[in-house]
Amino acid sequence: MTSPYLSQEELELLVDIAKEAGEAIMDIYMADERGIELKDDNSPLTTADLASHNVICRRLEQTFPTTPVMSEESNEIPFERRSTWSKYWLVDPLDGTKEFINRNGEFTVNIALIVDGQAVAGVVYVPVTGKCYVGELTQGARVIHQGKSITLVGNTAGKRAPVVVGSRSHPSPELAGYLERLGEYTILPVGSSLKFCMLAEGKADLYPRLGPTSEWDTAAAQAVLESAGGQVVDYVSGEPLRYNSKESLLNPWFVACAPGVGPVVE
Ligand SMILES: Nc1ncnc2c1ncn2[C@@H]1O[C@H](COP(=O)(O)O)[C@@H](OP(=O)(O)O)[C@H]1O
Ligand SMILES: [Mg+2]
Repeated sequence: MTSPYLSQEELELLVDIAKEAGEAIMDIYMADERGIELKDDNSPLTTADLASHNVICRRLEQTFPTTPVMSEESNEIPFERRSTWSKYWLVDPLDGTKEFINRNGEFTVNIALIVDGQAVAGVVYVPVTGKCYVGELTQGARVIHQGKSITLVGNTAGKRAPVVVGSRSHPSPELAGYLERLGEYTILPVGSSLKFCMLAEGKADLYPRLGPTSEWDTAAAQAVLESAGGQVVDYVSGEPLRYNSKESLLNPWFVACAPGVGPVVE
């Protein structure tokens, strides 16, 4: 058997860190709802992003002092430095900022472990629902909700016309051509990395992202989806999405697919 990238205890710890970060976000989310005014340069969004970032970085650095952390909120780390990392944490402390502003609940806390450019473990936490998705490539994926842990294996309800998830707030004109090639389908707009988790959960089949994202937007959720048996591939080459291999932190266009569903690529 392949040796695990993280032990069960370490995965539990990651869940705990993501939940603490989610609580920090929710304190600000709820305070804003109660009408507490914050100045423009200290908007609830910026405050929530930073509060989550601070919790995650502090706790990861305490627990894994030799593993570097890169977060969306970190100062830029030159490629010549990070390209020497064989292992690091890649964090999006609050993914779905537009959904946070629009108060629709579709935002997430994302922590991924990258080893040799591959997302091998990840936690995606949804602060508003309390759902926590966890995946590690050698141990599978699960969702923890209200004290229950359910293994994620994709859709078990039988064949259906593909259910496609797409960005709620960043539409792509190229998506129309892709959808045409599918024939029959249903499309659901969803914010943030939740889209990958819905593929792992069997609630959707395909997530074509024919538009920009950054590496921290996808890493944790890719680990969850691939641990459940799904895949995330480059739209052009069909190769699995990888990390930290180039100066730019932007991902190529990609297609994420649920377990048992083939990608429809160019
Ligand atoms: N033009 C652009 N360039 C880079 N990333 C973009 C982008 N437009 C959207 N994104 C990324 O898409 C993420 C949101 O995904 P979605 O559209 O699926 O909800 C954003 O994450 P943040 O909300 O963390 O900024 C952002 O990083
Ligand atoms: Mg993001």
